[in-house]
Amino acid sequence: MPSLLPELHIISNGTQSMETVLNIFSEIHPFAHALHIREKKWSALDMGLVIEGLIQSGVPSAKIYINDRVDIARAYQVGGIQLGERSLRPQQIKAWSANMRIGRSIHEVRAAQDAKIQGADYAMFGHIFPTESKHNLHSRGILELQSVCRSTDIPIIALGGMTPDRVHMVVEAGANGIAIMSGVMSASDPQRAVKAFLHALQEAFSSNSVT
Ligand SMILES: Cc1nc(C(=O)O)sc1CCOP(=O)(O)O
Repeated sequence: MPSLLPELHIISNGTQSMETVLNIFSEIHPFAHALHIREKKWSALDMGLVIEGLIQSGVPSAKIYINDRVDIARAYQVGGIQLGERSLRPQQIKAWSANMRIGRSIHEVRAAQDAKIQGADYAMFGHIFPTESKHNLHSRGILELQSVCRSTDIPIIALGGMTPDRVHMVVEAGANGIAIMSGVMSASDPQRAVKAFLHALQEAFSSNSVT
């Protein structure tokens, strides 16, 4: 069932230490809906230790999302898994994880429909605005985001180059939430940053639903 509530996802950036990711996620979890561990260089053991640390710090396992590593997501029964173009398909995972939320990363309109057909619970579309995290790659823009949102009824989470000032544009385009990497993980005060995004998201949703 499509989520009508705004969602705020935070994604680790692949360059920070386990301790830094653990500290930032432990600090910000009350203000975010999903905390993505997207660490292509970490071992399974590293990821497991960080998940255990997060749970010990009081982070609900439902808020922990793992990128690509279905084995780890399953071992820890975390809240969600984020799948890329080269990951297992959603329906292959659904069979043993009825309660795990399955997201699919997409980069074009047609992929949103495929994500739904494949059984994804939501799709993450990006990158919307230019960002250093995707240096020199063409950004999709608001119009393409709008087309993606109109093409499917699964929730669309917009990412890439997000700032609090830009949140209202993506909500008006039809996004059900936002995902942020550098704007929170590289901020001098991650908790302050995430609160600013949450505030912008709630404001944008309430003004969008009354217009
Ligand atoms: C991790 C990631 N994936 C993207 C995609 O388009 O699939 S864009 C992106 C980076 C997110 O950008 P920022 O650091 O500006 O929040």
